[in-house]
Amino acid sequence: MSFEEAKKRIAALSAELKEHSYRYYVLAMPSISDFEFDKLLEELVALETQYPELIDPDSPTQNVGGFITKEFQTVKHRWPMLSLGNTYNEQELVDFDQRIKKAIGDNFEYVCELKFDGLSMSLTYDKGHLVRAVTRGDGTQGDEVTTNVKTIRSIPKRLHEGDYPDDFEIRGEVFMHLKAFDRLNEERIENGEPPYANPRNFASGTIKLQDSAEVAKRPLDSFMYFLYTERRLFSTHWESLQAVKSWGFPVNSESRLCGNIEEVLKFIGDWESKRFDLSYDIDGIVIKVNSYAQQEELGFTAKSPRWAIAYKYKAQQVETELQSVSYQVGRTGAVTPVANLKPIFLAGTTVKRATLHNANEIIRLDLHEGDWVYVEKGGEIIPKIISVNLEKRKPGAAPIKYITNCPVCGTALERKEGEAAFYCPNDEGCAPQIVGKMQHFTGRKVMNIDGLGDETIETLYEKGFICHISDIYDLHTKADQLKTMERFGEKSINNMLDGIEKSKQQPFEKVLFGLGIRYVGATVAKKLAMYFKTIDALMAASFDELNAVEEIGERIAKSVIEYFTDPQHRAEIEKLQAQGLQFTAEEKEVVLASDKLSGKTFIISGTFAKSRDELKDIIEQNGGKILSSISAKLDYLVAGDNMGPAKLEKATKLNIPIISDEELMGMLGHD
Ligand SMILES: NC(=O)c1ccc[n+]([C@@H]2O[C@H](COP(=O)([O-])OP(=O)(O)OC[C@H]3O[C@@H](n4cnc5c(N)ncnc54)[C@H](O)[C@@H]3O)[C@@H](O)[C@H]2O)c1
Ligand SMILES: [Zn+2]
Repeated sequence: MSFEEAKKRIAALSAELKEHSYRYYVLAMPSISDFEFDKLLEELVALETQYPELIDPDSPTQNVGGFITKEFQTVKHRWPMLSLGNTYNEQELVDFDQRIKKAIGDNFEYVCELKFDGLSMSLTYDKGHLVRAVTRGDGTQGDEVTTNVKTIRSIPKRLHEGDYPDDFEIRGEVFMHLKAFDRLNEERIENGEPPYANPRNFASGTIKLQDSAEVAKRPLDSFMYFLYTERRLFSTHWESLQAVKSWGFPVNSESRLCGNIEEVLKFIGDWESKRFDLSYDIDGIVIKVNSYAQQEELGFTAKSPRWAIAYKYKAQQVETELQSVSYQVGRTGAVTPVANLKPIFLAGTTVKRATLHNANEIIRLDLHEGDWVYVEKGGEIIPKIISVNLEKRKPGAAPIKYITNCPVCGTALERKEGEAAFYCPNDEGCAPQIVGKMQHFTGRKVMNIDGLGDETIETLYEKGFICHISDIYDLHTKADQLKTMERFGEKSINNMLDGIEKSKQQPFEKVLFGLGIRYVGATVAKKLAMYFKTIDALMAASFDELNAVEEIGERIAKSVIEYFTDPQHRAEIEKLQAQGLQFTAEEKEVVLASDKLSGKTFIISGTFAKSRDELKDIIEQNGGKILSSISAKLDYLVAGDNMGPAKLEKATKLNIPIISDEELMGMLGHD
């Protein structure tokens, strides 16, 4: 490549890498795999090595890739937070080992640690108290996210007595367990929000939220792996890990001390498959020279230490042919494109389909008919098309065009401003939406109707028996007709009708969840039912009234109003009420244990040794009342760990006594 060509390519690569870094670190929605990103970076390194005069101090090779944002206070790091050199192949590890030996001789050890796939966090402790948590940012300065980090259970807010220094900084990784990721992502899909591609992005998106209460609802975990003190306390990294563990920090127990590179390679080999048994994602192994004195001798490059390296596992990838794109319509009307692939074996399963998420994804991939595509599956994640092999594109192949009309009912699709998904607005006449809504309503987590499974609903819909939820409750009038149907025995019909009848006893919150109002998941439905008590009060609520309810934001408030504005929805609710479903929240009968708290009002906030529900019961059983928001009427705020700062501020302003759970028990004469 000529100098001029190299100059152009370097500029193009730099711009592309910066764009990807922005998507990765700031938006938490990357559009290429880490492997592809690292390949581009490697190409840039190679060009810059060939033409060192073209190295710009601003180049992605010279800087830690992250950003600081405007939403948080910017804090300068006392010790820069660097990146790690990385490699995907063992030969380069052997080369790394050779370089180290050349510099410091043969007498050294390595510490091998799992490379947790999350985001790094710097924590500052002052006399045993967590005083500051800062993201890596651009390496020199980061975002101060202390209140959000305080919601993470495994991170100690206050250390017990110990032999730690008054002032130190500790760094580690914040991440989300796969189970939590799956559950929360499912909730997002259910609520019509875009899912995150992997737990790393979810964790990173969570830490950057403005609302700590929302952060607290998304369980994050952490492992610590670096200690920084003004004066050196230990002579090796390994010792420091043992020490911080004894001070109460979460330290991963899989770390190993290795005597040589062969042991390191063995460790890496073992984890190549063992990593899939972990409850969280790792993307590789970090190898660190153990002795601090030797680390010092080796020093740093512009963006990473010379005494450490990350070995990254390649996500398993295969190439296959795109056979077609089909479109699924969900119960909310959201349309999801799906790629149908020539079946291929990948990471233990045969892959036939891959999600395309939305229309933007098809544009990003520039997908054409019959394209050969690279498919990747990391950990638990649904297979995803990473990119297209352009060399195999058939001449004259037409680009895949996103559909403009519903594939089922033909209605023109709509897209809401700021949303990536297209919707079929015909919710009263589009089969998958109608069936999907009824299936949602009768499902396990909602009305839990025995004897009325998803397939039965489909059949009953096709035969014209049911079209709305209320039709389900009219089925008993059609028992004779049902009995003439194939595959329906008398017993199964009776069983189903019994199940339907019983479901009328399900509480209001379940019915409300079952209606399928957008963004009203199980938790929100419960909140609304508890607060408004009756459907009439809820239907009459204004936007401001809804928005004022704890944890109900503008988006939910708007959606609720929109739902009840539709006369068809109101008519349906009237029918369901007449059929005897529950539209009033039950007042729980409480047998008072004492009246020691009678006339007193409480709010419980934060986390406690007991669950919040338990505390609530205790208060109510002793005559106290729980309020839903802080006002001058409140007598006590019972505060646990990780309470939202806004609440604390409000309570302090109003001079409301803040008590611990122990003090609450004290009021009852317990200790
Ligand atoms: N897909 C994309 O669009 C995109 C964009 C930008 C960056 N990336 C990826 O991010 C990487 C660069 O990010 P990076 O600088 O954070 O590097 P990195 O993630 O490869 O390695 C450094 C990080 O590893 C983490 N880590 C986990 N376990 C650790 C342990 N036991 N000890 C020490 N550190 C540990 C720390 O957070 C540390 O900051 C690239 O390699 C690329 O794969 C991808
Ligand atoms: Zn439709």
